[in-house]
Amino acid sequence: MSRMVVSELRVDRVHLPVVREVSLSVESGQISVLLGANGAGKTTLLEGLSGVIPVAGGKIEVDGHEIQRQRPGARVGAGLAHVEQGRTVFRQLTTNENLRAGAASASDVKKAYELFPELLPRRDVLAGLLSGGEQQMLVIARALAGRPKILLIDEMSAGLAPTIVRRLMTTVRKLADQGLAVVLVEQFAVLALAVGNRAYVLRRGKIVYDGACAELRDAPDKLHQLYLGSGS
Ligand SMILES: Nc1ncnc2c1ncn2[C@@H]1O[C@H](COP(=O)(O)OP(=O)(O)OP(=O)(O)O)[C@@H](O)[C@H]1O
Repeated sequence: MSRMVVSELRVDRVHLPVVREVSLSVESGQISVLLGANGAGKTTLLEGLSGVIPVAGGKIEVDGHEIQRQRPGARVGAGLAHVEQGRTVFRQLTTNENLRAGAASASDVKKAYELFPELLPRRDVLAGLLSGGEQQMLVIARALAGRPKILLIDEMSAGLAPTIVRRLMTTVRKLADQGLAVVLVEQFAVLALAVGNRAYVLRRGKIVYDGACAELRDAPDKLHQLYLGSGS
């Protein structure tokens, strides 16, 4: 059982606060969905969690240990994996080589193909030549090959067909059911709320909603209002 607790986190960009006093949590078996309009600070928040950019204040605890001052590599060691925006495959390596680059053992590569059987016939194809959906599967599989406890996923659906997005969402749900803790940043709010447990809505760097996904799923007007804010 793993748990990440984020308290009063602040992350700046060019010395300006972009993420402000954000508190959230996620634990094994759960998907915490992070929603918000463009520019709300979702990517910046994930980058602060994984250490891509330093945090300016607050705490990130994984299983009771503070990691906010650790380098990204140490945070990986603490169990975090970050699937960044933009499907960052090694384009000049094959699918299999990409998987091997992230895997601790051959059995981790095997597990990746079990999770995404679509990748098996594509194992010797250069990753740069895969479809967008296949590349996204590869990036997720590669992140999992390091056996993380907490997976941060940024906009995995961008530019993908709805059928592929549904397929990826189902897989993420399955991974959580198997014990992973997931923070899912997503523009396709309806699909993310369908698989998630807890929802957070970020507006101008602050959490303006923290509650059950089910509550927002059934209230599209409320969600719309949360994105825009009163008077916006
Ligand atoms: N590299 C950067 N340098 C300076 N400012 C940045 C940088 N990246 C993002 N920002 C600013 O930080 C704010 C939050 O951006 P961020 O990408 O975190 O939002 P987001 O919620 O992920 O949006 P989107 O859904 O468009 O990706 C925006 O005002 C953006 O202009």
